[in-house]
Amino acid sequence: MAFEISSTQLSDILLLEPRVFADERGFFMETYQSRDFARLGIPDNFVQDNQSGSRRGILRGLHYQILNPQGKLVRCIVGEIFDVAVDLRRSSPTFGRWTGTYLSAENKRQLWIPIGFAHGFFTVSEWAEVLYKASDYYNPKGERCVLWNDPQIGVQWPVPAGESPLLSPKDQLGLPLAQAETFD
Ligand SMILES: Cc1cn([C@H]2C[C@H](O)[C@@H](COP(=O)(O)OP(=O)(O)O[C@H]3O[C@@H](C)C(=O)[C@@H](O)[C@H]3O)O2)c(=O)[nH]c1=O
Repeated sequence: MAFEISSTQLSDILLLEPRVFADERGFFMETYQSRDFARLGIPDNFVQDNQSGSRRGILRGLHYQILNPQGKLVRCIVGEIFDVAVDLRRSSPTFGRWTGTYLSAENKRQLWIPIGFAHGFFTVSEWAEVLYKASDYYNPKGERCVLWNDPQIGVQWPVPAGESPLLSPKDQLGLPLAQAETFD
């Protein structure tokens, strides 16, 4: 296995640490391997890759799709983000709970977020680029957003004291968990 796996506070959210081969030229690592990932229960039918770039202080989230729900395999290839998943599965013992982890170009970690979770991140570095694979297609009609600072969830975003995160107009209109559509 080219990855070390650890679980997070939410057992279905997996943190993957790739094996990095460093030499005088630089480094090499596998970033995705269908057979190994299938053994971990991570689907091998990713159909879309996405990349976004964000300035420091930008917060994207907390997003999910109710139509064409997506599992996401997330990594940061430039800079550093704080990546968050929230359990939206009503039948789950961890419904409404969140986990967060720093992903960076330096630590090369990946976070696996299955269907049933909302996802978002906060940009810690001056600039960050995030690359993620998705297990279903983008469907704007099915897009939903949970409010980033819903007190019922209580995500502890690493926003510096005295600052506020910058959100898209769409994300400012996210719904509190109590009003959001959730998964069974
Ligand atoms: C997500 C997405 C957006 N778009 C377009 C729509 C819009 O004009 C522009 C920017 O879209 P958004 O503002 O929704 O981008 P963004 O806020 O970066 O949305 C993403 O946030 C992270 C946290 C996720 O988990 C993703 O699944 C996705 O929801 O890109 C696509 O064409 N395909 C896509 O898959």
